[in-house]
Order: sequence, then structure tokens, then C-alpha cells
Amino acid sequence: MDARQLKVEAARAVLAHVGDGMRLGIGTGSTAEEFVRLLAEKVATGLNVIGVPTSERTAALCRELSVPLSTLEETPELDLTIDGADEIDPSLALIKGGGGALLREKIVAAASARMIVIADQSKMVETLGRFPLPIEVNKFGLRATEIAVAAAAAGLGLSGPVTLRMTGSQPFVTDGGHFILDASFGRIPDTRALSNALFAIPGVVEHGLFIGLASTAIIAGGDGIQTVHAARKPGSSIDHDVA
Ligand SMILES: O=C(CO)[C@H](O)[C@H](O)COP(=O)(O)O
Repeated sequence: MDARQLKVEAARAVLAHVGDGMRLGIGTGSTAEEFVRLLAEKVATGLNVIGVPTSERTAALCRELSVPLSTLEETPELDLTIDGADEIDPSLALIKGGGGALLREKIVAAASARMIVIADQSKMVETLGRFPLPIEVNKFGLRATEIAVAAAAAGLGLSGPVTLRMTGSQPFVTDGGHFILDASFGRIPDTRALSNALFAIPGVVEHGLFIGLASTAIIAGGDGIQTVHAARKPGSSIDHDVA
């Protein structure tokens, strides 16, 4: 199976968690889009759900496929968010934001009772950090924020290029009107410490470390679907089921 087919399989498997009447957060990216396509088929045959999209891109696809939409203003409490990820570690901490939607993705996930992340097996890592960490920053004071991000990382023994994300010759601008810095720090042993250090920088709007948000990961691989549940209490173990 190629990578796209694995994404479709993960998206198909998560449909089992979607019930009638649910208020859904709908993620961004190629895996989330496979989910939207399958969800639209269910909606067309009578499933009643309302979706809050995490990006303009996802909203456009939902509209095109007639998936009913709401906003977080109208529907501030959600039952379930389904989203992709750039990296997933065994505790279900994530790196997200490869598609530039991390701010809305995190707001929507935090407003949800549960978040299920869907991915192909290439996204699983032992320690986050192979994928450059997206950091959403205010346009004002960009250079000062870049310097502060590098200094915060250095304080934790992390270093590496911090680059402004571009679209062609122009900086990439998020749906919220911000820029994104992609930080290639390599392995991040203490994600919580880096998260705290980044939030201490005034120009940082949000970062792509999602810690303690995903309750379940549905991972598609050559051997089938693996469902991983986050430990409910600190220190308790992670359950792995292979279906
Ligand atoms: O965080 C994201 C967008 O901001 C995506 O979920 C992440 O980049 C994974 O995308 P894909 O499913 O295309 O690999």
C-alpha cells in the first residue's frame, strides 16, 4: 500500500468513532482530507454531524462535499476532533503545523472532549523532533522573535536552523495572519520544557507541540491498523491494539 492508501485506511478506521449527532473538529492536511471525503459519503447517506473546520482549506473542502459546518463561536464545545500529525511519539505527544494550521488546530482540539489523530506509520517516532517544529509568530518583531526562539532553545541544549516558512518568494501567512518559523532542533527530549520556554516569548503565538491533547492515535501500516491510547494518568502505560 502506498502512503495515500494508508492515509485512507486510517481515515476509514476513525469513522467507527463518529456517531450520529456529534459535533466534530475537522483537521487539516492530506490525511484529514481523506477523512473529510469519507465523512461526506456518510453524510450523504444520512449521518447527522456538524463540523468545525481547523482551516480555510478544510472549510472549502467540506463546503464542496456538503459536510455541514459550524464555527467555534456557534459551537464552542465539541465531542471529537479528528486530525493528522507530522509526528507522533509513544505518549501521543505530537508535532503539528506542517500544513500551517496549528493555531486553529490546537484551539479546536482543546475545545473537544477527545482528539483522535490519524496517520500512516511513517509519522510514528520514539522522540519528537525529526520534523522541524512549526512555531506561529506575530509578524511584528519577527527578527527579535527568531533570536529569542533560538536563545530559548539553546537554554535547553537545543540548536539548529530556525527558518521563516515561505510560499514562493513570499512568507507563508497563516489563516490567523501570522508567520511560521520552522525550527530544526533535532530530537526534543523534554517537550514540556520547550513548550514553556516558547510560550515565554511574547512574539510566539503558538507552537506545534501538542502535548496531552490526543487521546487516541489510529495508525495505518502494512500490517493493518494499530490503535494507540494515551495513558489516562501520568505514569500509567499506553495500550496498543492491533486490528
Ligand atoms: O498539522 C497539520 C496541518 O497544520 C497536519 O495535520 C500535518 O501537517 C499532517 O499533514 P498530512 O496529513 O498531510 O501529512
